[in-house]
Amino acid sequence: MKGSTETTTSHGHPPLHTVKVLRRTPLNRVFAAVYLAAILALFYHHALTLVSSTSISSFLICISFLIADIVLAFMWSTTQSFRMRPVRRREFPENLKLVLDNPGEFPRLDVFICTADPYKEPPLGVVNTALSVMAYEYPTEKISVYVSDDGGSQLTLFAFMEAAKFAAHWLPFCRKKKIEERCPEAYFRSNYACCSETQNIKMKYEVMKQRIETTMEQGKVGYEWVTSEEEREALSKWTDKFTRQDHPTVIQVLLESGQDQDRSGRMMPNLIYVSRQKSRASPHQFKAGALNTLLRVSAIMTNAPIVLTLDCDMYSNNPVTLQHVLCYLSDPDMDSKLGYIQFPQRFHGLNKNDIYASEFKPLFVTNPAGMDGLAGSNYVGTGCFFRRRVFFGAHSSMVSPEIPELSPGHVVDKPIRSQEVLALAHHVAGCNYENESNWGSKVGFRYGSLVEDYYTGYRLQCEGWRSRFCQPDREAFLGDIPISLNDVLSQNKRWSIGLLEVAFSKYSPVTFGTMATGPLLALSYAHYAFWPIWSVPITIYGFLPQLALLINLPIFPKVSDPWFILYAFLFLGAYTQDFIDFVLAGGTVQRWWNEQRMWLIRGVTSYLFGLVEFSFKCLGFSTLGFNLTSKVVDDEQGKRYEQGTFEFGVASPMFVPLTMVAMVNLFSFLRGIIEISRGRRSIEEWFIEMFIAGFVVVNCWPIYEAMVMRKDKGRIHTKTTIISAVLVYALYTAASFTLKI
Ligand SMILES: O=c1ccn([C@@H]2O[C@H](COP(=O)(O)OP(=O)(O)O[C@H]3O[C@H](CO)[C@@H](O)[C@H](O)[C@H]3O)[C@@H](O)[C@H]2O)c(=O)[nH]1
Ligand SMILES: [Mn+2]
Repeated sequence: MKGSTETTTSHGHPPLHTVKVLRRTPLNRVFAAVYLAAILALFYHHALTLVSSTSISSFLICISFLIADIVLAFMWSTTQSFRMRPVRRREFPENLKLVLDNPGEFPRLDVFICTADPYKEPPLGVVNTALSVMAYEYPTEKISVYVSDDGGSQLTLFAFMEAAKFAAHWLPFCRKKKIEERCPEAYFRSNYACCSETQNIKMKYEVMKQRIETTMEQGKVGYEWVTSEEEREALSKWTDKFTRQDHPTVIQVLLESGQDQDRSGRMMPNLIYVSRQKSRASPHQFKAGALNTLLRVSAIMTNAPIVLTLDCDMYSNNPVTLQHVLCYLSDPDMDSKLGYIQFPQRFHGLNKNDIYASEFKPLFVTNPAGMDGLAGSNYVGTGCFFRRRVFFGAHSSMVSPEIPELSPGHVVDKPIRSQEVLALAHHVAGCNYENESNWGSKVGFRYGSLVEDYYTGYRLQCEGWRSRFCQPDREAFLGDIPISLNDVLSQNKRWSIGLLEVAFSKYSPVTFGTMATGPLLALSYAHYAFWPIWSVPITIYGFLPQLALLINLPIFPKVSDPWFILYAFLFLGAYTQDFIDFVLAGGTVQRWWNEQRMWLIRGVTSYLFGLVEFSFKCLGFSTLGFNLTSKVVDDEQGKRYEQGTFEFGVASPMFVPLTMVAMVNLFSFLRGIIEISRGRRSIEEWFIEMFIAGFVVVNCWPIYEAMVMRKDKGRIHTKTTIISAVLVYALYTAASFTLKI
């Protein structure tokens, strides 16, 4: 139903959800046609200049800009897929009771939480993530939380032992007080109403926190807090031979629904700690491997039809999120190919103007809404509810797992602490279990890319599964963000490499995707797969016009030239549309400015390094791993972030091209100003070059500050500045020779 809201379902009851195509859709389409015409005109202009080029240098320059503009045009075409039919959905959980009469009918949920290193991902944070979902406003006995610990750490297990005890107080407290903020850390940080009960629970939280943190400081478990024989036995598995890369499976049932009760006498949810077996000899496939282990272990223990994947740096912010999901999954009219419901990745702790554009509004908000209007949003790794069935092949052709107990239809009829269940669970968590199986290729989360989330969602959509993008008014989940530029860019670099792995695989969205999902959705996936190639035009536009300015070689049309209008239109058109999209999605002007700045910065750092490292990997020079994003915050760093100051701090090689761009643009801009003011050059002739250089200089302001004005630890290392200066000089010399031929 285009342009209108669907109001009732065919069953005649009030709707569980509605969908509305955004009003700007027709305008988007018209603008796309106009912009396409402009792009074609630009290529015509390129062809003309290429044919009429008289020297090697002008030919080289033409070719460079042609390549840059081809990449830009390609990326532009991929973004159009997000603009053809963006939708906004709403759910009405209050109408759920019409289809689900009593709590007994509510489907069960298995939650998967991943963590991988207690020092980079403090266990207190992981525990908060788990507590926030255990406290869902939902029949507790229907919820099972599985924690995957790829760090294989006793410290994390200990933290969860404490959490299990605290949960017995926290869950009834949340229900009784009807609080919305069910992540304890977030709750106690907020402006909560103080009463003796709250004081009491806060004290209990503080005790837990202090024990977990002391254990972390000491680096080993303090046995004075270990109360039961069962706990002691579990911790004793950490022998001297136990290392992170080499250890047996540890599965510990911390809470069992049906056995353990909370303080008010209600059932507790299941809580299970899993550290899969690791051995240096078998690849563990990072997070995708961890999730597949949890898929199997949970199948043996509870086999819930709905699975939620959650990163340990993200907590539930809305206790009725699952009800929003059920508006789709319990709808009698549900599309049988509906596979997963994705919630946007939103973050807490962003500074006012979001200097690193960590919010990733286009990536996590606007684009998925566009894909949702086609066949469904991509999967972003966390905050996503799957139907378990989707992990076992296409809707029409199920791929059966090796043993019947793993099958999505299998009914578990034994308690989770029973010997048989535990033995089988250990077996399926073994590091050789997946050898010669379909896991990672046809079954479960897919292997082969560092962005297993993007890749898995894409492959599921290729199999015909659809998805929904769900944005309740109160954000469903909130995550942490990296707060130093190096962390931001390293994360981005990992994504870039992972995406290129898909782009250049046999499942490339351009070829395989177009056949499997149709051209529009394939374009969306291609947009991500080829994301890092933005570095090509950004780097070319970041250096070439400026070098031309320095060596006095005009390359763009003059202001009086009719082609000038085309350049102006292409630039202003793209920027204005981007701005409008950003603001309509609730962004502020400053945040948009920072978003476009970060796009430029990523262009010469993470995208570029990702592209280079990926090429090295293809040539067999290196192998690439999953470098975790650090979630630990240094106080001083935190303060600088709060104030909106860029954090360079470490001497990362990625800062070299960035500093070089800053220098080249500043020099050429100043040189241009001097020449023009002395009347040796005309602004009419040099306007585009001067505009580009000036635009970059304004964007680079924080870099100049960090290079020369700041004294704090977050400034740019002198080493980086010197290396960049030398390289800029070399580049200038090389350009003066080659471009003058
Ligand atoms: O060997 C590993 C490596 C990572 N993780 C977990 O994976 C999650 C994501 O890691 P993080 O360092 O936070 O990466 P981000 O770049 O912040 O994560 C984004 O990008 C990832 C893909 O690169 C997705 O998996 C995430 O869902 C998405 O939020 C964390 O919970 C980790 O504990 C593992 O369980 N095992
Ligand atoms: Mn993360």
